[in-house]
Amino acid sequence: MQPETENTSTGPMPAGKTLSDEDTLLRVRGLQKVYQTDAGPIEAVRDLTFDLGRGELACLVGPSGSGKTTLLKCIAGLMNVTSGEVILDGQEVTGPPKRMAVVFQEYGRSLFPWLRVDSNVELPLKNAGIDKAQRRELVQEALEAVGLDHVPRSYPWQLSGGMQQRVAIARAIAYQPEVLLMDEPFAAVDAQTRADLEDLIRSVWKKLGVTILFVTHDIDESVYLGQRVIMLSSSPTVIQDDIDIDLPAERTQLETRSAPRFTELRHHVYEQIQAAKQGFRPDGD
Ligand SMILES: Nc1ncnc2c1ncn2[C@@H]1O[C@H](COP(=O)(O)OP(=O)(O)OP(=O)(O)O)[C@@H](O)[C@H]1O
Repeated sequence: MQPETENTSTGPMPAGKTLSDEDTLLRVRGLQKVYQTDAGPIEAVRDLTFDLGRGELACLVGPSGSGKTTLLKCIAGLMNVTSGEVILDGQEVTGPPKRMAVVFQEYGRSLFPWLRVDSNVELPLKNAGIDKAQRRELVQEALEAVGLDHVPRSYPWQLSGGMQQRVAIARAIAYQPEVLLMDEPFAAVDAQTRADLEDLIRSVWKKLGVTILFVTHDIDESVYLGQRVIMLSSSPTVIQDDIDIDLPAERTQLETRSAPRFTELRHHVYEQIQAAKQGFRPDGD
């Protein structure tokens, strides 16, 4: 789905795309995060405003230290905002919302080594009080979706890095989230596995209709995966740019990445990130 966008920002700060109430699942408004440290306050995120449409797959890129993880933690309700708000389906986020799942980069640390693959995937469902029969069904479906239904009884440490990350993805999707937040989930796997996981995410997204916000350092990955790419400025962070990725919905690693339009979009995102790194800020501060 590609919701119709309507930029309703009227303030002086540059803002991401905002949508009508009907199309919006997640709303971020004027989000600011200041960390209080012994060395004084650190303003990691200054002013972020954007909406995510229902069923949208948006990628978020920005220079190192631009606050991508901070933003994701605020959206996930794992951290309080200093000012501004995060609204999920009309409700302000003040703690981890039920219908949201997060996949982090460090799959090694996010899976329990003493639990088998199926038990790792099942655990959040147990905690949510879902009955056994339904849990079994959800675990089986999720393992099938990520191509791991042949190793349910293995331990995570018996699997490759890419397979472990697929277990983490299966755990997130078994939970049937409305929103899936992914923080550099493929940073620690090799290039070939990474390409396979990118295709896996697009197929899971299409199949389940889940809304995804995907953080990555990798500009090509953001263009290949996303329907939209949101670019962050350097810290203290505002939105540098927010563009639609008008590539065909059917994407393949070989054809999509060699399409002239892919190169143009990649060039644009690259230019913006370079500008951000050199300190260019759309708010002119
Ligand atoms: N717990 C914390 N306490 C104090 N400062 C923090 C904390 N976490 C992050 N920061 C600071 O906030 C800023 C943004 O950090 P954050 O990790 O969100 O950026 P990032 O874009 O995810 O970085 P990277 O791309 O390198 O992973 C940085 O200056 C960082 O040092």
